[in-house]
Amino acid sequence: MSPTDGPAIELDAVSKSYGEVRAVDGISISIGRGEFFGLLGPNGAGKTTLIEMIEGLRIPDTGSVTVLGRSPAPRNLDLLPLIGVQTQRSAFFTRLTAREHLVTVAALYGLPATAAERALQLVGLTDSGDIRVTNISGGQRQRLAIASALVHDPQVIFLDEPTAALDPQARRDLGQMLRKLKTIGKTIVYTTHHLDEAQGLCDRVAILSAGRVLALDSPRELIARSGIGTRLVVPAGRLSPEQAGNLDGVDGVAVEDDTLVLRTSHTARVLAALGAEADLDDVETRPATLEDVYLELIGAPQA
Ligand SMILES: Nc1ncnc2c1ncn2[C@@H]1O[C@H](COP(=O)(O)OP(=O)(O)OP(=O)(O)O)[C@@H](O)[C@H]1O
Repeated sequence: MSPTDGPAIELDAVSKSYGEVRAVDGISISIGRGEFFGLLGPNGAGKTTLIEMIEGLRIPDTGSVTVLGRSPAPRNLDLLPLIGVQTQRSAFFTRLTAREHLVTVAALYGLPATAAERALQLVGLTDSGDIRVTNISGGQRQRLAIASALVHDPQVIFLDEPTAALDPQARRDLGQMLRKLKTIGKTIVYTTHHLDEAQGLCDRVAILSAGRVLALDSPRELIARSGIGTRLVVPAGRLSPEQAGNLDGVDGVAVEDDTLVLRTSHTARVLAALGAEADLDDVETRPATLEDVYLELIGAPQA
């Protein structure tokens, strides 16, 4: 396969064990060029091991990995300029400003300062580029880590929980930045435990557990196929669980704290039937989410 066509990343029956622990157990995934691909799963699911094999940092026991048509392991130096990696432990030149840090990273790739400026601009740090790395906020730090992964204009970018440990505002801002990143046509492999973000950003996601792929598709398809449907949350005292269960179109009823939670695939029908028997004020409609699908697959209780 030529480096310029075919999928960005191809995993074929890849396995990796640490002693008795089968961290990755026969995973096959093909990630298209320009795709924003989410790797989801609980702690210990095998995400890091899988990413490290894609990056060429670990060698699979069996199966094959191809990145841009080449094998990443043993360490393939030709691939290094083509991939960008942001990790939880991204390191910075702390005595420098954000801009100076990026200029230094650019120089390591033999690139001029304009490359640093372009990366600053992409992550929205142009105006805060002169703040010292030691003084930047958590959100700016994550942006700088992403800018460091982008500075050499790689084709494939790995983002490892970039919104972890951010406050809600910084998380939202970074989410907007990631949406922008989606438009520049790079292949992005994105790990996160924030399933709302994965639902909003990812073209497709793979949900991993115990080293295997439990589901792989677009969030929309996974939600549609799950049959979880919509939940209607009805405040206490409107009707009994038995009455709710008998309403036209209701698939299931659960009592949660002070509320009744009705599950349905026919929201309008249930709302009409409910409206005929009870006050609809403050009844909340909650469409199924990727988080619902994830929790159902991973085994958490569902309403
Ligand atoms: N270097 C190692 N030596 C031994 N076992 C390991 C090693 N690295 C990972 N493991 C084990 O392999 C399994 C998969 O771990 P991995 O870190 O790949 O999962 P993960 O999905 O990235 O988890 P997290 O979300 O916590 O980062 C786990 O059971 C873990 O304990």
